[in-house]
Amino acid sequence: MESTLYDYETAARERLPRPVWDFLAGGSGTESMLNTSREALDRLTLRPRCLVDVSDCRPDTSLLGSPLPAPLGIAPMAYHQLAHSDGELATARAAGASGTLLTVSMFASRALEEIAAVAGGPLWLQLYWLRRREPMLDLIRRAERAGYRALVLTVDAPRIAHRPRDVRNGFALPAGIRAANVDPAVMTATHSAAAGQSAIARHAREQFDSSITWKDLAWLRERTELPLVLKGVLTAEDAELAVQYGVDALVVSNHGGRQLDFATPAPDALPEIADAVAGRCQLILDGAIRHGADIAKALCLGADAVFVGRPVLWGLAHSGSDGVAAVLRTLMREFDEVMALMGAPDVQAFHRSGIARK
Ligand SMILES: Cc1cc2nc3c(=O)[nH]c(=O)nc-3n(C[C@H](O)[C@H](O)[C@H](O)COP(=O)(O)O)c2cc1C
Ligand SMILES: CCCCCCC(=O)C(=O)O
Repeated sequence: MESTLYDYETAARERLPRPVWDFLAGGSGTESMLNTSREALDRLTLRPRCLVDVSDCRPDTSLLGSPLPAPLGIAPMAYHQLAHSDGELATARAAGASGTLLTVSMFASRALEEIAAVAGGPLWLQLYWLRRREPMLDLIRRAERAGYRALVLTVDAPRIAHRPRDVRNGFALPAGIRAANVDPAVMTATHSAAAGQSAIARHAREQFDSSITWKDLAWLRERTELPLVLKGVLTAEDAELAVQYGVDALVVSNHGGRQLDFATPAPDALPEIADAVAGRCQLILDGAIRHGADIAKALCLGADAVFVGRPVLWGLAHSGSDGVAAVLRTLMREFDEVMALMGAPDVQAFHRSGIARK
């Protein structure tokens, strides 16, 4: 197996067809955001404490009541079959081997129930808000029955942003890959695109409800007992509203640079959000998590955990379930080492004093 996450990136770039690679790797607009979260994390240095007993480091934690082996989960990403024919089943098996949380995208390419049948770790379901509410409610009921433990509503995508690579490639889903959990009647536009169009963006324009507001969130809250997570929050103001509307956790995220161009890098937004919520809901950071040290930095900034996105697809493209398991193991091994060398025997030991800005 490879030694850093970037080795899996190289392998995935070599293996995947160019339009698929571009869909996975690309960003929106000028693509200015592809590196800003990485740069924000790189600006932080770690301030280690010494002469602390780290003979038995405990990286385990819990999110919304689910125990986790480390403060790490898998971000929702559509269509894992683009990276490997086993798709989300391979990802779920790999996540389950370590008990890692997997967030399944509404646009997963395998059925929710099939994924649940092979998953050994906790599962959350991510949703986009569709114009037709019945398919969304149907999905929620199925997730409840299959044992999913939380719903993640993505709020930074009232539409899919202009992504120049997908437009240039006329990106459309290859035959044989589809959103396995959404009524095909809703998914009509995903398999063909005219030159100069992205089928994904066109589909989202037709099907996503871009009129929803906080009041609709209250409507959703009333319709399920599952904990509710909002993904894509970048301001203290919205974090405060989320708490008032009964949200249980936030994913502080700029969607991996794929939505609002020039948005605040998520690591820069995290401290103001952590201060605003002051422990009233749990916080997850996503975007550019590529090393165990990034997990430590996120915890110091106020996160309870991180989500990792593209590296999981790199692992899938590299060697299916084994590749994903190796990516997760690499991050956990690196985090374990950072804990020991930082003098942090458990996840409670990370505070803002653990980082400095370059
Ligand atoms: C190929 C791909 C598909 C994605 N699909 C979804 C999705 O279905 N729902 C969602 O909320 N976010 C989606 N995202 C965004 C991720 O959840 C996450 O915010 C982002 O990838 C994190 O950044 P990272 O890839 O640098 O780790 C997707 C990202 C990628 C790269
Ligand atoms: C019509 C399917 C839309 C999938 C969008 C996936 C996503 O969020 C992404 O960033 O890509």
